[in-house]
Amino acid sequence: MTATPEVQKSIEEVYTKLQGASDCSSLLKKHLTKDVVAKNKSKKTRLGATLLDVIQSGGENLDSGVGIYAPDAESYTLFADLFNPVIEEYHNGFKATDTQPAMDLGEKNVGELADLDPEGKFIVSTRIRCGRSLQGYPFNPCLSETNYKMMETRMKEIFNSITDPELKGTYYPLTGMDEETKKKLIADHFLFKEGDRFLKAANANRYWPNGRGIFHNEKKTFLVWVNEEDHLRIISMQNGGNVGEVLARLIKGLNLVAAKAPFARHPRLGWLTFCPTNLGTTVRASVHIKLPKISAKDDFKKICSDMKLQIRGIHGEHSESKEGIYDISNKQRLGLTEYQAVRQMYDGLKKLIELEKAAA
Ligand SMILES: Nc1ncnc2c1ncn2[C@@H]1O[C@H](COP(=O)(O)OP(=O)(O)OP(=O)(O)O)[C@@H](O)[C@H]1O
Repeated sequence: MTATPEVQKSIEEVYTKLQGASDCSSLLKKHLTKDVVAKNKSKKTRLGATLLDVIQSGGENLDSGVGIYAPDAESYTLFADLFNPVIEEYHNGFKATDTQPAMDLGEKNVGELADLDPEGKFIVSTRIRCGRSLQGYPFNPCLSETNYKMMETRMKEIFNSITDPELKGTYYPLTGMDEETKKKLIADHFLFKEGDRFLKAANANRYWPNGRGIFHNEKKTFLVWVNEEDHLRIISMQNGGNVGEVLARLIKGLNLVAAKAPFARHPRLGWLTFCPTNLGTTVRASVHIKLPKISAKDDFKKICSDMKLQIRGIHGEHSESKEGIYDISNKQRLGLTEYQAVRQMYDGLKKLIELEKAAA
């Protein structure tokens, strides 16, 4: 199977557009070389995905940080000429010959994670999420409407079977959810945003809102997103800085779901996700934090990036910080264990709080 001449022409057009875009600094632009285009433009996965499916979001959104997505699991192998260097650069030097370590969520270590901010002076809230793909289904651009609905039905059955008093809750499909409820869930940081242009350009928003929804317990401290960017996003969050409590709840919830739904894992890349930035552990552990003194300094971004921390705005990726509150998380998700990913955030934040306390 080979890509049509039209698709190959579109791939070349994306390449030319990126090379001519002086304002673009995405990893796609850097690693989509003439040679990579020539070697890969005619390839097609067994499900029919091409290099165009991989690069079209970054081609349309020149402000992308990364710019590529995997339309199916095979893409990570078939288009390795592009994925491997992007993965290596994003995940702290994870090489094509490296392998994701076995899963270690840190069950035995949660006790080491004392509250980062017991006096409640800095941290507004803590959240740890991981992504999962259900075995047997491709990713967004290759999913049919029936696939989305079947996955949602399967997940509803699993949610209904949860009896743990802390975790049990209700699934709310996006279809039929009233605008007011939706807006409030998004504003309160519980639900994913709609109409993300990066995902739209990657063909990830088809048949919306069918098959999409959110499960949460009564306190909204354990949540599962269904069919947004990934098949599943499993989330634990609460106010304050008690990372240990948040992690313990995530582990409990993840184990419950995993016992009923087999997830797709790659022998080298770990848990599989739609975006290569989430491969491996898929863990993003974040706090919403106020650091008025050090965040005003010129070297704040550098201090964070030296500690492998990522800074986002208050409403998530591609949003701005408001009222001096930042979303700070681990950046690397591949090439370390789940516990180490959480620890990367934890140790870095401990240091940032010390610096804030010491700042004049
Ligand atoms: N520590 C936190 N406390 C409260 N809300 C949070 C925290 N971290 C992230 N959020 C909220 O979670 C929502 C999703 O954020 P965002 O999309 O950036 O991250 P994500 O779910 O990790 O996925 P992705 O990295 O794929 O974008 C946003 O509303 C964001 O404000």
